Amino acid sequence: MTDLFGTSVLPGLSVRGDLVTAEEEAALIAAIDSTDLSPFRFQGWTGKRLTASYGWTYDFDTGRMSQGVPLPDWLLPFRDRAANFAGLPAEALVQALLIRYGPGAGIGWHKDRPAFEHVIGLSLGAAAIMRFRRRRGTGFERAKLPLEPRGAYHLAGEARHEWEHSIAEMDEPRWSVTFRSLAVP
Ligand SMILES: O=C(O)CCC(=O)C(=O)O
Ligand SMILES: [Fe+2]
Repeated sequence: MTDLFGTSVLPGLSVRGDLVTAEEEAALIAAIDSTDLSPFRFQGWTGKRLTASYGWTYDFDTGRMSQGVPLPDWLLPFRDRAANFAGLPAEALVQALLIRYGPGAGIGWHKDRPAFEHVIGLSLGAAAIMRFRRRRGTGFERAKLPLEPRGAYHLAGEARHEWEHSIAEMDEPRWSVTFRSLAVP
């Protein structure tokens, strides 16, 4: 993340505007909406956001990783761009997660599963703020990243391993596509 002066304020976090065009954004949103999305489930608890996962997937009910449905062809050109932005080979991004956040949906404080390493997210629809926090003494150190539609972010290093992130409940719908690489065991 960079401030007005272009200095990085959270090591390991990078952003890129306009990873996709407005036309591609509309097509991606239509493709996500025509996918069979299910309410995100976490140990029996059902969240408001709708998701579909491809490739290597962490099953929150069993706590295991397994290889699921391969990434659909329509995602592959965007995986290429995400990989290029992150400086990774496209094949390293073995997981893709589609999310639709309807009104009232957000995502609570978390770090992504340790089985994954790099996280590259593409934002579509309404602009949102990704919030970051890490424990410092008795409180939290905090940071914020504006997520512009059609832009992408890359979470790696300290931003990915030491900081939690969340997105507050939204009034307007937002969609995201996140690609992940596997952590080297
Ligand atoms: O919607 C997003 O961009 C973030 C999603 C997220 O943090 C996650 O799936 O772990
Ligand atoms: Fe996350």
